[in-house]
Amino acid sequence: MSHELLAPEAALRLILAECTALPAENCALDDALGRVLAEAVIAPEALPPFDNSAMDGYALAGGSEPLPAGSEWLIEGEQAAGDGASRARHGAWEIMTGARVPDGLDRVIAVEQTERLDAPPRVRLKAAVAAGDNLRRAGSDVAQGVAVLAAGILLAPNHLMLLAALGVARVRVATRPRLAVLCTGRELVDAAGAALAPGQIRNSNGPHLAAALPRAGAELVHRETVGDEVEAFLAAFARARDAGARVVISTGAVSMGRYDFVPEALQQLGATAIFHKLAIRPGKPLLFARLPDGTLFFGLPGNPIAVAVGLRFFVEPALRTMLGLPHEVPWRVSLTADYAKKPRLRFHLKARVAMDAQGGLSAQVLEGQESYRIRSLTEANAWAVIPLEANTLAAGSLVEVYGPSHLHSPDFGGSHA
Ligand SMILES: Nc1nc2c(c(=O)[nH]1)N[C@H]1C(S)=C(S)[C@@H](COP(=O)(O)OP(=O)(O)OC[C@H]3O[C@@H](n4cnc5c(N)ncnc54)[C@H](O)[C@@H]3O)O[C@H]1N2
Ligand code: MOO
Repeated sequence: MSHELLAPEAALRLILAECTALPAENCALDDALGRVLAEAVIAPEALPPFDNSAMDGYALAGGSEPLPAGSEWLIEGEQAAGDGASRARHGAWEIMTGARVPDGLDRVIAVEQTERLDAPPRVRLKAAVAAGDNLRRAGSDVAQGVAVLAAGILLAPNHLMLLAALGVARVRVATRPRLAVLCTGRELVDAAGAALAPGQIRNSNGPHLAAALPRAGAELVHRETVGDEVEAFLAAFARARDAGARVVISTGAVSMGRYDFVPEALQQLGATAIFHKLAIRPGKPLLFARLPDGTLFFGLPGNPIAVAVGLRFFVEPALRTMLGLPHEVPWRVSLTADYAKKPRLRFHLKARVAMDAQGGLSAQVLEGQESYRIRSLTEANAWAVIPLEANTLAAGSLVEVYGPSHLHSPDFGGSHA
């Protein structure tokens, strides 16, 4: 048997070569959170839409010289937020924050810098006020017709604030890749409350993938647990495709065991195996294939951390390409302690990134790296990736660090220290 395993970088290139950006679709603003913008947004309106006051006070007109402190102005009208257009003659207008400035006026003085006088109603300035003071000009935030958001942006609440302010009702977003998850193994029990018979375990990969995939930008269209038989797997696979899946992810049954039937099932489907087994830990037996109809297939090894690594480092990059997102750039963070590993495999380590008082980042490789250990994953906030050829790294060495998903950076809160 050859010991030359495919390098993970080469595997990723093979995966990405099979992926193309999905077409754009319309999306109402209310549904747009977390979607990827497929086309730049051009501002349909100016923001603010009209000149308005930044203060509660008095709007006035004048020339290029400031109106001096001590000058008095007759009060000609009042303008509150929501009032329509009005035209000033020459006096002062009492004005509220956000109110449209009456035509002909060009500055605002805050109410606390004025004194109100009666008979006739007038205002005395306690400070000078220059042209443009306390005015928010139409279009000063966003001019009508300019590009405000670029394609490829992941829409966050801040973006929705801007789009709502501009009156954008729908946006063009990347269609979410439709995925199905098939968990294999007759040892698996799905019902959380059910008693375990001897030899049974609970299905944890299914809930993990079902939670992680939507957060990674995918739409989960089908999820099923099957035993160790090819026929049951093929039937589940057919249901996944009927549900519209263009990517099918399975867990388990890709290694060397007697019941590791996934490669055989794929053969029966007429699939082209693109690779099987990578120079990585965990997750070495990962399998990637393409079906005759173009459906992509990831066979993730069954160990829970092998599933997490397969998702994070191979499925998520594929999702990025389908969503039209650029390749991810990892952080580079120094290790808190020496680290030693075998060469010839790239390691993906559960890690905890912390920030010190000076803002410096460090990455601690957590105890319990074995691929069956789930608990340490919950203590991790990041993945540290140690290259294939490395064997020993001294404390302080920079390593590549990836967030918990391609759309989420490490969260420093909730420290377990
Ligand atoms: N002789 C060899 N044995 C194994 C090798 C090898 O190279 N030679 N590789 C090991 C590695 S590495 C991995 S990873 C696993 C992958 O095996 P499979 O993909 O065939 O997965 P299974 O055998 O079905 O399961 C492995 C393990 O994970 C548990 N599991 C499976 N599904 C779930 C689930 N949905 N939720 C929770 N846990 C699950 C399963 O019970 C097993 O304990 O193979 C090694 N063996
Ligand atoms: O590489 Mo496997 O994922 O260790 O258990």
